[in-house]
Amino acid sequence: SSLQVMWRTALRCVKANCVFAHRRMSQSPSSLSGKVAIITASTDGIGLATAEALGRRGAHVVVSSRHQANVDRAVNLLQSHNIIVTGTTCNVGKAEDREKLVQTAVDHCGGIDILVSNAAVNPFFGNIMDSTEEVWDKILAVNVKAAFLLTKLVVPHMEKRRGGNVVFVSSVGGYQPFPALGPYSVSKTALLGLTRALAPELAQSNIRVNCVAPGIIKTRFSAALWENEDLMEDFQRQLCIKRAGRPEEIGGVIAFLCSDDASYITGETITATGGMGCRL
Ligand SMILES: NC(=O)c1ccc[n+]([C@@H]2O[C@H](COP(=O)([O-])OP(=O)(O)OC[C@H]3O[C@@H](n4cnc5c(N)ncnc54)[C@H](O)[C@@H]3O)[C@@H](O)[C@H]2O)c1
Repeated sequence: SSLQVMWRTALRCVKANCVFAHRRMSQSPSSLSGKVAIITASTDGIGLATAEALGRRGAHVVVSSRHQANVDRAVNLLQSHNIIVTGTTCNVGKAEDREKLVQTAVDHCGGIDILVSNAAVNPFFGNIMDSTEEVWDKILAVNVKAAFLLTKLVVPHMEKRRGGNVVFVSSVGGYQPFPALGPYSVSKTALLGLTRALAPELAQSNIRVNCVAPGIIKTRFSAALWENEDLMEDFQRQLCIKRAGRPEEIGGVIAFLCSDDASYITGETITATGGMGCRL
């Protein structure tokens, strides 16, 4: 009878609402379930730790670096931690590689919600006045230009999803240049500016743009520093937390910035340095 049909429909609606409410309640604001995240240079160090942090919160992560063997290793490692992962090679300095990375995410994961621009080079140590045009071209191309050009590529895809998150990996050296790392430090200062320049424009598309500025984190990149005991002792004297940071201590900050817990934060840089500049 029509009464029975009405009764059954009403029951179905109540059940559907319950499932919907349950899903909403069981997903914490820091969950990234259903999100797709591209992380550059993510087969080692801070990039890999970021992929792990985003993946653990439910994101489908797209890992990349220049060498296929490293990509395969990272994919296997993340899969063994039950993370949904896709891998591809990408030299961020090459336009065709940047396009391939974005297309891989779109084709294999169905869209893009998060970009973490993490790749960086430092081909020069010494007095800034001794640095050459080649050094500047390389550093600015990889550390700054590629970060912007990748953002430009992903934004239309984020707009299709009605929003997204971009995070740049700068450095505390972006605020106060490290000795002997002038051009690198200046490239990291540029990322602070890029964050500020992009945030107002992309807010219109519900895309937040933030940045993280790590202190000394124990990775291959900074090995010259933390492997040198005298240098490290000197550095540690300036830290409140008397040790180098761990890659996952930056991954966690990036995951926070990409989550709804940070929904009112854009155009900002979070420093994570163990309290650098501390004087006891
Ligand atoms: N380790 C630190 O103490 C520290 C401190 C401040 C900032 N950072 C920043 O953190 C980020 C990650 O560095 P990390 O410490 O994890 O070291 P890392 O050596 O693991 O990461 C840097 C990665 O960038 C990759 N890379 C270089 N050029 C590339 C290119 N053209 N295309 C793709 N990948 C490229 C390198 O292969 C390397 O894997 C970098 O942006 C670095 O500047 C590191």
